[in-house]
Amino acid sequence: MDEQKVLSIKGLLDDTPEEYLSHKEKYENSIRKSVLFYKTLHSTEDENMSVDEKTKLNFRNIVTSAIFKDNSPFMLHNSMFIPTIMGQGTDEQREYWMKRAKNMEIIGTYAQTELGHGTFIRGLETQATYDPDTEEFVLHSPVLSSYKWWPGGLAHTANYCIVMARLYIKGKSHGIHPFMVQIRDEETHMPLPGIKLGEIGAKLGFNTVNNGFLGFENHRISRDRMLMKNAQVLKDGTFVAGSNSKLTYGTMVYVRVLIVSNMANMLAKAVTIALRYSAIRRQSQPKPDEPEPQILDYVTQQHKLFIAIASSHAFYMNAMWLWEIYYSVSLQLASGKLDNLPELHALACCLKPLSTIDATAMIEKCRLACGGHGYMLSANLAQTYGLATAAYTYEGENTVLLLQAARSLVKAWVGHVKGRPLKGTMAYLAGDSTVKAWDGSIDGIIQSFKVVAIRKISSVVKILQDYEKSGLSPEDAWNKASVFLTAASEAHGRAVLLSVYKSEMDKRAAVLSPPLRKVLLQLVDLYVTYWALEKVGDMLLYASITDKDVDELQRRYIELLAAIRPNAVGLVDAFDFRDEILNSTLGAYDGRAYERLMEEAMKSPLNAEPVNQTFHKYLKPFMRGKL
Ligand SMILES: CC/C=C\C/C=C\C/C=C\C/C=C\C/C=C\C/C=C\C=C\C(=O)SCCNC(=O)CCNC(=O)[C@H](O)C(C)(C)COP(=O)(O)OP(=O)(O)OC[C@H]1O[C@@H](n2cnc3c(N)ncnc32)[C@H](O)[C@@H]1OP(=O)(O)O
Ligand SMILES: Cc1cc2nc3c(=O)[nH]c(=O)nc-3n(C[C@H](O)[C@H](O)[C@H](O)COP(=O)(O)OP(=O)(O)OC[C@H]3O[C@@H](n4cnc5c(N)ncnc54)[C@H](O)[C@@H]3O)c2cc1C
Repeated sequence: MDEQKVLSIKGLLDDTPEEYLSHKEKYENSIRKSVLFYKTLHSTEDENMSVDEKTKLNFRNIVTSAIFKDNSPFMLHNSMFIPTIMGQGTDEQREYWMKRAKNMEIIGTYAQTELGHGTFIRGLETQATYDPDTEEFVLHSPVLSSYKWWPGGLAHTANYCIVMARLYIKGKSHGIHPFMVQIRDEETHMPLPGIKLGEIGAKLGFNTVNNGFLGFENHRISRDRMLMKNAQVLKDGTFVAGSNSKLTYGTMVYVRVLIVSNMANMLAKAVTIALRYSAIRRQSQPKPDEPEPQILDYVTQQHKLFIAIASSHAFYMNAMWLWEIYYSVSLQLASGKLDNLPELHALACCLKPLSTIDATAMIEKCRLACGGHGYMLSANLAQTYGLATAAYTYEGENTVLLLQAARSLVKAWVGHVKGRPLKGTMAYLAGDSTVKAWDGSIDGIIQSFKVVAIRKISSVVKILQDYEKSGLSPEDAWNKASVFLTAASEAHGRAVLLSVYKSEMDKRAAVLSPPLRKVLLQLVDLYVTYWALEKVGDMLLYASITDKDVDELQRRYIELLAAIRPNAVGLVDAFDFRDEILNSTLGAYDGRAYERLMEEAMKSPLNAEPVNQTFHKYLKPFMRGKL
């Protein structure tokens, strides 16, 4: 399905800007468009799709999110409800539920987070108590904090959801498991008996995603509604544990992988808007006898924006690489081979945080680079920021995920010191961590980032060990050292991002035309040089860079900005976003930003009349002292 067909759907695009709709109208409008969109698309992901097809699906997801300037109330149906059926259902359950879900006969969401718990899954309080007499589970929300809170589409859209609940059998807890629960009548859409539903209210963004709350009052579901691929409850109430309790966390790993490519797309959108605007905007007169220059010719503007282009490329390359790993680990899991799951989890726990941290910061920088017009909602930079910054929190809050990655890094390092071999993306930790002399080449700088990671990991392990020697419990030692544990994870994530971007580009370089290869490798060079300068403190401490080397790096960085400048507009045009997708007065291909700003301004309801009724009602009596 290409953009053209999607965008030609009659009525999909708005005549009234969403900004001027009420909270309720925004939701109703997004449902109208989601239905139009899905009627046309009518396809969702399945496990047999190729990596390329999956990325195209993610592209479609972006198309939808772009069209809505926010996200769709169907978002969770595609990105978590269906993947959970695929990953947690038995063959029979998949057979039955995938048909209904893929045909959009039902709309689902993923209800895990509760009012009282989001990060700590093992603390979730929603109960699923097995009743062997009726072969049913009784779902119950014992206290307010156990209400499901946040799931997208839960409030008024979904009629089914995956509920992550604590399984009790004969009074014994067996941990958190997924349950397929119908929450609304398929004919009337009324909440079923024993089910309380509602919307959680207005948010910074995601205001068309219909995030909701869900409470159960002893609501019964049949035994076959527990998704039993990884663990089972037999009719008599016998619990059969899965091979690894973390397999129930599988959907979250999948979405974390998806988020890395989502950040590539979001950042590409924002920098397309900001860079195109910077090409048409002229301001100031540094040379008295010359016209005002394009603001894109200010090096400070290039510094703000070109890294965003390179970062979008870097995230995309890393996302495709990570997706391949996810895909092969998923196949291994299907055959019961679990030993690569910890590495996948650790990688996702590094790349999801770093891509969301960088993308959020760089999208905001794109807005800031556009002056006042960047502050307009019609520029679509604020909304893009709102979507991106949510990913810092959802699918595993970034700090928590970086600490998860630190668990794996500490374990790998301690094992290495004891002589255990390191493997995969952590193999470099066994490398030489002493840098004799600074090597300013791209590969040399990437190697320095690996040395920084080795040194940060080894030093935080030493801190942990010293705390434990001093008598602290492992948990207290961990908490005390946690700032530097997250720093060690970030250093590892940086090393992975840089080396994968470089190696993936090297693989592709051979098939690129020389001019294209030159430009794309300039972006790799810019990315590596930018981060070496951003992390110059680490380089000075661990990678024996000298002040002379830093001076050289700075000059190289400035030269790279100048080299990229002639191709900058072409590089964002190459992202190939149509105007309707950018949905931005500043980013349109024709560069008519001023005309579009005025056109959008005139759509404000306030401009429908020259004098607003409040003049006669309030202002005039006020100004006449008669109020
Ligand atoms: C029309 C529109 C169509 C489509 C959509 C449009 C647009 C979308 C576009 C793109 C999609 C991209 C994104 C959007 C999709 C969704 C986002 C929207 C909604 C968001 C949803 C959510 O947020 S769902 C809820 C997410 N919640 C979390 O992630 C909770 C985070 N917490 C945890 O994961 C866990 O609590 C914990 C890992 C922090 C701790 O777990 P715990 O059980 O307590 O474990 P520990 O005791 O700490 O032990 C840790 C050991 O367990 C191993 N482990 C942990 N997790 C995993 C795992 N997942 N896999 C494997 N192993 C795991 C860990 O390695 C430790 O092992 P040790 O050996 O060290 O012991
Ligand atoms: C836009 C949006 C959409 C969402 N959609 C869904 C959805 O569809 N389905 C769903 O189930 N959930 C959804 N969520 C919820 C999301 O998954 C949670 O918000 C997230 O897991 C964080 O949990 P929390 O909000 O309870 O924050 P908490 O876990 O309470 O964290 C709050 C703060 O405490 C810190 N903290 C917590 N634990 C630790 C720790 N162990 N060590 C150090 N610091 C810690 C965190 O770093 C964070 O800074 C959504 C959230 C957002 C923002």
